[in-house]
Amino acid sequence: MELFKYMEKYDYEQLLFCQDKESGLKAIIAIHDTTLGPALGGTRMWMYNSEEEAIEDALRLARGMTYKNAAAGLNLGGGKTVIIGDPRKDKNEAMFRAFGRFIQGLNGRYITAEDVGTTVADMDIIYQETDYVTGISPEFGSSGNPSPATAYGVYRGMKAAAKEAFGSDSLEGKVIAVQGVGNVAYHLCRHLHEEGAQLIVTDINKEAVQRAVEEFGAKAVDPNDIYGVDCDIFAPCALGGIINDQTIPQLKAKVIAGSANNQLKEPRHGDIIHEMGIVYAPDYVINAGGVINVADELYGYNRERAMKKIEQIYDNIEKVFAIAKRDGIPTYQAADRLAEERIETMRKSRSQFLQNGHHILSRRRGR
Ligand SMILES: NC(=O)c1ccc[n+]([C@@H]2O[C@H](COP(=O)([O-])OP(=O)(O)OC[C@H]3O[C@@H](n4cnc5c(N)ncnc54)[C@H](O)[C@@H]3O)[C@@H](O)[C@H]2O)c1
Ligand SMILES: CC(C)C[C@H](N)C(=O)O
Repeated sequence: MELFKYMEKYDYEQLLFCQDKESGLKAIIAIHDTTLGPALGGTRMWMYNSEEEAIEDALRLARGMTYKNAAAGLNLGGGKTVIIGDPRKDKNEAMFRAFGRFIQGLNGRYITAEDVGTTVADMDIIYQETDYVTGISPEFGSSGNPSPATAYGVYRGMKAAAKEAFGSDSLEGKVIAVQGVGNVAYHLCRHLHEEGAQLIVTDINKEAVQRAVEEFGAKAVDPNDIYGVDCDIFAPCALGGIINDQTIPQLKAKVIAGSANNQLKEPRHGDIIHEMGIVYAPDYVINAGGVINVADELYGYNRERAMKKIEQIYDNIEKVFAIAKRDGIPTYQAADRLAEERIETMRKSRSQFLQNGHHILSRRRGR
């Protein structure tokens, strides 16, 4: 990969390689765009097959966070970290402390949080070295695990999508197929069950399926069968790339609304489902509850305020549908337009000089 060429193409600001021999830390921090504010995005720990694969993932995920944060209305830019390693075997305290010091060195240009392979306990260790970490334990006055917040946002966004497709946002009696019943989807299923939806679930983890069957009266199906079940709404909550040439012909749902990142294998799959009349709630708009929740820590965490903002994912999804209609484009493109329009507007308004340099992090520094 020609790095500078790629960075220029998508207008990345910065790419950093962090190495600590003693602890085995090999981290890549990508900062995509800080027009709206400091770059906030989680840290993913994963067993990458090559360094190139890790770099590509960091870059792709960082850009995704620029769009997610902008569409969510946050005053934050986009960034992400990947740590190369096996999260089940390679973690140690010194590694996350070393990583925390590298983040501190960026002086607030990048703020981290959880992502795949990292936990609240890891964030608590990073917090020993830097203030620029969120998703830390409630014991520190913070927001903790972001998954329940993400689930609530998906629930709200799903209601907006149901309104678009069925004329009512009630999910009572709706048949909802949920792919993956892990951290986010367990809480999502609880909201859906409480509203009277009928659930069909699948997971490669049998215990996770059993819990949903017992607690929510869900019907279980094999992982390969979830795409073709008779349902009103399909909620992808496991993997990326699951809307693709193989799965689209099987779909019976009128709505796709779930937490998974990067649901469309390629942009053209977003065009195909649009032409089929399926209402697609774009992934990074509907799954922004977690980042909205952790971002609230920057103001001194207030759960009520955070949940109010997460509720607005309903309105954000409606805005995406309105842009799609206004411009005659699929919803995945409309989401990009929502984010890009906000970034451009703010870029222009920021051109005025401001003497006191007022900054989202100034409250944090004073703590
Ligand atoms: N946790 C958050 O706050 C958050 C925020 C934004 C986006 N997301 C995205 O939402 C998705 C779920 O996140 P999570 O934190 O709940 O993760 P998780 O690992 O807790 O849950 C994912 C579940 O999917 C299952 N799964 C994996 N492969 C599968 C397959 N082929 N078929 C069926 N099930 C399969 C896993 O066994 C697991 O139970 C991910 O794509 C994640 O990137 C999560
Ligand atoms: C900041 C984190 C809570 C972000 C989360 N991992 C996401 O993909 O949205």
